[in-house]
Amino acid sequence: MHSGTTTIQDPKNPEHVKTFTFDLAYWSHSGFQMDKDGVFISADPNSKFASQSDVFHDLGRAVLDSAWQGYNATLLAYGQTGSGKSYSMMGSGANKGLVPRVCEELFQATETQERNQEHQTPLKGTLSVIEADVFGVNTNKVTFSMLEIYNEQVRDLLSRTKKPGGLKVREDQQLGFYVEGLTSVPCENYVQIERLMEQGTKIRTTASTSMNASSSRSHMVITIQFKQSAPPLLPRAPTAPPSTEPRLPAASPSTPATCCLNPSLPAEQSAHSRAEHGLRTDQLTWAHQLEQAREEWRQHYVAIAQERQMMKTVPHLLNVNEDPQLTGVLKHFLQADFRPLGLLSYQLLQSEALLTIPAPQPPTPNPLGTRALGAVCRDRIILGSNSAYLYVGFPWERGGEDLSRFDYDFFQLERAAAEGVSVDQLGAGDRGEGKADPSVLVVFQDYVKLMPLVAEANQMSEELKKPTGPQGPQTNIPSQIVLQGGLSGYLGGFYVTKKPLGTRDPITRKLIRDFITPELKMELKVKNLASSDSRGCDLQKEVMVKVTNQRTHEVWIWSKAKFINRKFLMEELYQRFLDGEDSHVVQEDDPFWDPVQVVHLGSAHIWLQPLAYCMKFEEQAEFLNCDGLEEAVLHIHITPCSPAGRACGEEDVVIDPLELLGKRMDFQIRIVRCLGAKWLKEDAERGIQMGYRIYNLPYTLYTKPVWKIMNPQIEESVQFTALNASQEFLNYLQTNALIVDLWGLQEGCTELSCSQLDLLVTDEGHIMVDTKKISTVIDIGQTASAQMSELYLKLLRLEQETGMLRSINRALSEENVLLKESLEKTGSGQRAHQPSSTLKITGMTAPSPAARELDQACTQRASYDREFAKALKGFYQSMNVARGKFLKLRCHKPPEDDQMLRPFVHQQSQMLKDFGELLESSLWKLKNDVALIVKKKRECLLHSE
Ligand SMILES: Nc1ncnc2c1ncn2[C@@H]1O[C@H](COP(=O)(O)OP(=O)(O)OP(=O)(O)O)[C@@H](O)[C@H]1O
Repeated sequence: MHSGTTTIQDPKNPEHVKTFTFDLAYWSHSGFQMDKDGVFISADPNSKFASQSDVFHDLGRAVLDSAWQGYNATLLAYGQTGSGKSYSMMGSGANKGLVPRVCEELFQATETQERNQEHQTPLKGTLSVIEADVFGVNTNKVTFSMLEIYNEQVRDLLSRTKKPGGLKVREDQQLGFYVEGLTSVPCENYVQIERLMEQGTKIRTTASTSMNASSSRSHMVITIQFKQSAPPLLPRAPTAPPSTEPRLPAASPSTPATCCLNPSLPAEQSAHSRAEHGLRTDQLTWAHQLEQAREEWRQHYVAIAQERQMMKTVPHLLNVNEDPQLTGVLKHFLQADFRPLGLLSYQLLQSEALLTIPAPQPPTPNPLGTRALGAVCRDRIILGSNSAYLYVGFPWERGGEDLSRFDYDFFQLERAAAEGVSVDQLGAGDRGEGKADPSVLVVFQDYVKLMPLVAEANQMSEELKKPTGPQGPQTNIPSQIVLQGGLSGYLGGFYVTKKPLGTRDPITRKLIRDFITPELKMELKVKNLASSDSRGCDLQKEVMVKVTNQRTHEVWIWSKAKFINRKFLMEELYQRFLDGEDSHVVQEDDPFWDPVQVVHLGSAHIWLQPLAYCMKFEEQAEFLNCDGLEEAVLHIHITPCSPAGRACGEEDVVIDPLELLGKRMDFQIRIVRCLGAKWLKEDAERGIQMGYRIYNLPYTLYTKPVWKIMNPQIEESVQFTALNASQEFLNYLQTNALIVDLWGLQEGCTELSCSQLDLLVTDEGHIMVDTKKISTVIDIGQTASAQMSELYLKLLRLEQETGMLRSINRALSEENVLLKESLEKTGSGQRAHQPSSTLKITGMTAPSPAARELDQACTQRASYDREFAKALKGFYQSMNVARGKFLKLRCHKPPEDDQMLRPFVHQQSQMLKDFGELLESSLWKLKNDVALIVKKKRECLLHSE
């Protein structure tokens, strides 16, 4: 960043650079230090670090100046979640943001102006006298309001009573847009505004906690109405009384500078209801309201002082929220005897819910006979999926530790660890240098972030679907219940209730959750993209959500983005349900529903090296699912053959794949059967299909769908032809695997099919592969002249490459001929020139005994080569098995149950042992085979010499 210019470079593509120019741009990533008050300041005079005060200087001042001139001014922060909107607007700790700074400065300026008015300014003095008569205080009026928009509903953050459906936004011809019935509080100084913001934040936090609302989807609007007294000589429009509604600049010199409270504080009424009143009534009302507010303020200050005192001495719970601005905002003090704790206003723990934290000394006998929980300072309590608290114990337990490290991320990681999720477990955690693979870290972060969201989605689904258990939703709730274990609770909290509960009661809802099987189950999965890479490269992984309808067995796979979108829709629906509104939706609008689709179950890798040696191979490959576990077993045959489809024999095996270069290659892929598919075991009504794509085929070829058969015999063959095998194709065969995907079919889904129309086929009807050159020619016929030259160039380059390959080939065969000739010469002593270049031709000439011997030797040598190829084939096959074992090993997860750890470790070491042995034995076998062949070959050569 250089002043207003920001340059962005694509890390993967360094030449991709984009430059953007802004009016103002700030750097705050580096070059700063903290002063003694905790304020971030520039580390040195050359640092480009922009502090909160720099931002205020550039932006806040301008807003204030406009306000003083009578204009409406708005500060709007817009951007991606986590980009620093709240930080810039509100600030964090000592680093105050724009809103507090604007307010502070506003009051400072007001006070200065008033002092000046009292002492000197005659014109303004006149006005201040008149108004001072009425108010007895300053002449400027400031009111404050704070609202939140969440799920398109407006909520008053200065009122504890939530209006179902939210407040209404209205438009007035004169006043423009305004929120009807929004609380607006008169303020006389900055401290009051600070308190109002604190209170508003509390209400916002409580709402976010009880609704499981994510702050990243909520928008906050703070409005400060600033009404100056104008000199009487200046013409001005009749003034409406102070209210929250934004004004048009011409109507009144009042300023809602965009930047929440206690219902007990006096709220202003709508401007409409009093618009017709005169100036004096307005002023009297204002004076009255102000007076009332001052009473209220006094009480408020006492309460705050009490709270501060209690924080020092009394154990309490502090909330921890995803939004750092909302963390530590709620404090729940624990009663003196720590039993019962009935103070949690959190929805799930209403007054009848008791969470017991016994006093540590002496341990009080628990009246319910349940075990003492023994909470220790800094214990974490997680209630539900969105409500996290830090337990701050007795003063003597606290020590001097900075509690700010227990932030949302800390809770998330701890929770992940408790559920056994770690970077290592997600795979490739350590790349050897002690550093985790960044892509795995990203997946881990996604996973950890999504975990509570998935848990919430599950809870909402369970409640909304009104599950029909054995006794339906009207389950008879016993009048006294002790639920052990709490909602999750590292403290192992429990809930006690002594009176019958209604079905909308949180505890009843928990009971329903616990005792009646929910319909939908959402689970987080990590998809390993390596399974769709034909080289098995460890590509990135991605998080997805598997949704299962446990009743119908329908399965859906949702991407992260889809899940997040659905989650917001679920929240909307859930809110309607909580508000007592009709939460029934038609199927198409149901966020929990989707049309059924085929589901990707797993992939099998079949390495294609043998084909490059013209060797037939039969494989039993495992379909591995996203957890790396066996989903089914595939039987597949890949057979090189003649154009007529006759399978090649051992005599056709080549020693060097280059021998196939430029030649016609035909082969058959035969999917024989699929064994033991878990998908079919789970539900007999289901079906499967398999699909694969070889080399650069533009389409995936699918087998026919098979339904309701456990181990279906597929027996589908497709013949492929490479008319002119290219180097690239041969390289592909040597280094890549054919990926066969297994797809799960479920009732009502659309089966997979492939339009083979665009596939190139030979006269025999074989599908053509390795058709680059052919398709380029075809393309040329079809493309516009502008693209022609480019294509011709490509074609030319291809021709050149092919030419080069041909000459390499020629050189190689010539060398071969020379070698053979020199061999013959040594063997027979004949000087005659033999033009023959192949064994067959040699065989056709009248052979001398020595030549016969040589012929024999050569035939023998060819058979050694075949043996060598065979040995290689065996090795490749065992390597395939080893690869499968390795994948399985990598995905083998430790059990959650400690007791199972020993058998797990035993099994793991057995698997490792097997794996090691397999590797050893295959290598040993290959070495032995090769040594034997080399020995035989040497003997043969010696003999022929
Ligand atoms: N300029 C800055 N200097 C230091 N820390 C910052 C700065 N900007 C943002 N942060 C920190 O980055 C984190 C995310 O910022 P913040 O919560 O303001 O983002 P946001 O845009 O409001 O996010 P959301 O949309 O999710 O509410 C916070 O911990 C905040 O303290």
